[in-house]
Amino acid sequence: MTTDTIFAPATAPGRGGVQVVRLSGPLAGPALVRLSGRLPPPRQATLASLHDPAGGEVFDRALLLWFPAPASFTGEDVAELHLHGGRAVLAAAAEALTALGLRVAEPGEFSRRAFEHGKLDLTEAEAIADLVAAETAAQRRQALRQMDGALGRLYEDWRHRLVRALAHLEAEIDFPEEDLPGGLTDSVRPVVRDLLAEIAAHLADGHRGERLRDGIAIAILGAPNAGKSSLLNAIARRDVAIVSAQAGTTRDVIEVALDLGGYPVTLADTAGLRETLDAVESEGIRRALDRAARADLTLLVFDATLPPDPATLALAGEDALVVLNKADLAGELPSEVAGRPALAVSAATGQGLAALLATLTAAVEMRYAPAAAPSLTRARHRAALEACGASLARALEAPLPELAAEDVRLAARALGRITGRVDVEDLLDVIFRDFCIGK
Ligand SMILES: Nc1nc2c(ncn2[C@@H]2O[C@H](COP(=O)(O)OP(=O)(O)OP(=O)(O)O)[C@@H](O)[C@H]2O)c(=O)[nH]1
Ligand SMILES: [K+]
Ligand SMILES: [Mg+2]
Repeated sequence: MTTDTIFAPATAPGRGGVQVVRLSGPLAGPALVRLSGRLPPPRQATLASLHDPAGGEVFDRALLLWFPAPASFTGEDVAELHLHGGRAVLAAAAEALTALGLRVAEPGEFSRRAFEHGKLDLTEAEAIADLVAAETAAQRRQALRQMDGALGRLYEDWRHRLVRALAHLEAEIDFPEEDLPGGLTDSVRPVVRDLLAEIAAHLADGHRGERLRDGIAIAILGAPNAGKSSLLNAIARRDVAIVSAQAGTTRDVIEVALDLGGYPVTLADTAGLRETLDAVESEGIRRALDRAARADLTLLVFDATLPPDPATLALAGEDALVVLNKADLAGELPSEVAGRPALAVSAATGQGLAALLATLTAAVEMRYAPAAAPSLTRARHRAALEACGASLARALEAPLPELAAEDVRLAARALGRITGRVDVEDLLDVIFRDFCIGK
């Protein structure tokens, strides 16, 4: 286990009212004593003058917090110095702590130590990073929930069920002559089958958690001059994309990050779709279609004064929202295009924009609102769950109990990789607790 003591500013650098420096490791307590003259009572904010250990000069008056192990964030002795904000104070504190034998922490080292001491599982550690990075309310809620351990508990519960199933199988294989509870394989099969179904359902969540964490992709598509760039600018409320009366203005994909009712969204404007001999415009259209294929939702923009063009109509799938732009120039408008409800808007006057945003928000919410059960939030989780599912499927087909056991063991290990809790000891625990084979 780690024996050195680390420190790092826990707050962003620069001027501020207060900056917090965090210490973790066996020297945290002695460092407090050397800096302030005594160890403050645990978990009580204590005001103290801090002295430079070399010259004795006071470099700040600060609030000190002392969290003796194991009741701390890392599980080690932890101290916090709530210093005045500013670079010179931080430099003096860093110099003093270095002189006392502490070193600057690596990125993520506090959380890593918390994990190593069993204070966090990996999903909780990831959630801390997500919470700090959260830019919208829905992201914050999801991260907080994961930080509370909901996701880790789900995976650990699944892993425990597998470990138990594995123990039954192992017992049948290793002690066939013993008078064990009968029909072990029959009792294991439904466990594996049920878990496989639960994992499949968990994976078939439309990438809810991942989208919420990384952002939901919405692509704007339509014929040249339909007003796609105008619409992007109107929604973003700034002049992001070039607008002109010339068809074929937009070539590159232009992205804007938005907070849509608490959901993180990336809105992408694209080149107008049409037949063209211009090589650059063709490349733009290729990129537009590629973006459409990868988008979570598409916004199809038609010029309300013209009949709908076939290239855009061809994209009117289930994840498409239809907009008739330039409603300010048109009279009566159809309420449907290609069987999809059509919203009349004007990027020029702002007419219908509020309704469009409400419809977009509702569409995003319907697909990506956090479910009652915790959602997986990272490709890392998905890959491990897919590996787990593949092993379970193999176990169901395995011709021999030994092979089935190996597959179940691989499945359990894949789950353990998500939370970082992989140990073989619990297998032995379960065997001896459930069967009392040892006599
Ligand atoms: N009257 C009116 N004009 C609009 C509206 N939206 C866009 N326009 C005009 O239509 C023309 C084309 O607008 P753009 O936003 O450049 O259209 P685009 O779909 O991005 O065009 P490309 O990038 O060439 O594919 C410009 O002259 C805009 O001023 C609208 O709602 N009403
Ligand atoms: K244009
Ligand atoms: Mg454009």
